[in-house]
Amino acid sequence: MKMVTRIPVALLACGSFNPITNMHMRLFELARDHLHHTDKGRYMVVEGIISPVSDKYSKKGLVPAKHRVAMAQLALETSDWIRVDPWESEQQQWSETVKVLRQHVRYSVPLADCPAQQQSSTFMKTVSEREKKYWEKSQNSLIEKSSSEGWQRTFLLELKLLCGADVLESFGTPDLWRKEHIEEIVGKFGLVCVSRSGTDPQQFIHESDILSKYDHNIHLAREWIQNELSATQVRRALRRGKSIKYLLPDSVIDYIKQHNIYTADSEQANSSETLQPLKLQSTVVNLLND
Ligand SMILES: Nc1ncnc2c1ncn2[C@@H]1O[C@H](COP(=O)(O)OP(=O)(O)OP(=O)(O)O)[C@@H](O)[C@H]1O
Ligand SMILES: NC(=O)c1ccc[n+]([C@@H]2O[C@H](COP(=O)(O)O)[C@@H](O)[C@H]2O)c1
Ligand SMILES: [Zn+2]
Repeated sequence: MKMVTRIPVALLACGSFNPITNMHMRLFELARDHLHHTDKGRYMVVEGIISPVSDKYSKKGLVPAKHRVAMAQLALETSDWIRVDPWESEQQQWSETVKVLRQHVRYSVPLADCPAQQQSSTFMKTVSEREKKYWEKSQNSLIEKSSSEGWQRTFLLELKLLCGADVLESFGTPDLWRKEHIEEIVGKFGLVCVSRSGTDPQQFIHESDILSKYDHNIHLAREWIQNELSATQVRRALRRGKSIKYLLPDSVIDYIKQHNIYTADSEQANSSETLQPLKLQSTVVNLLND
């Protein structure tokens, strides 16, 4: 049997998910297809993680995280590889994205060597904290090891940030992202970016010194079936009593109706607030000027 040479990858998408839409889930499918066809199938995507932002992000119209997480859980019931992780949403403060990535670094163990074409995540298991510490001490990338549990090899999972091109281009918005965080995201973790109309990620990367330096770590997945669905449009349609069927799963639509989540009032949430990353940055600038 052919031995595994593929690098296991987990994809993590940050965002408001206010609410989750079918396009959010499409992002993962597009990214996985893209990575599986990159560099002769070098990568094997084993897990997708949706990490809804905390309420403290203070974005206009953001409804409580418990609802955004619940809707994502309902939407992902039909996926066998994408899950929602509430860790970020449960923090008392807004978390910078690089810190969310650091938090989710994972280690996986294939239960057996698998055929190159196998894409299921079912043969992977996440190793314990204790095992992780042991492996961390002993190596950096690929580990060969036999064990009493019957598995043969342990891999460090590569964790990559998954986003739409609007988020990539937001790297250029003054005071929104710290330079060293961008460098860590693209340099250490890696980025998978899905095209969005009105954006030109290739040009954006070309014009950025940091992004060009790490362009080997940035994967651009092209969506040929253009879909400009956004959560903003869904909330707008709801406020106007328009149908949102087929834009999000029925289970999510039922949840929204049952809890009457999106109203004219909910859209006013945080309307007098500054987005938390901008607030943090202005605090730093004020401290420096004092
Ligand atoms: N139609 C789309 N095409 C490509 N990427 C998308 C699309 N919709 C959302 N994304 C990506 O999904 C992630 C989560 O985004 P977010 O929660 O902001 O959703 P959104 O639909 O853009 O919502 P909003 O309209 O409130 O900004 C981001 O990386 C964003 O770029
Ligand atoms: N400096 C940072 O780490 C930083 C800045 C702005 C947005 N973000 C993240 O990007 C995502 C953007 O989401 P929205 O497009 O819904 O605003 C959120 O998860 C947010 O936490 C991170
Ligand atoms: Zn958005």
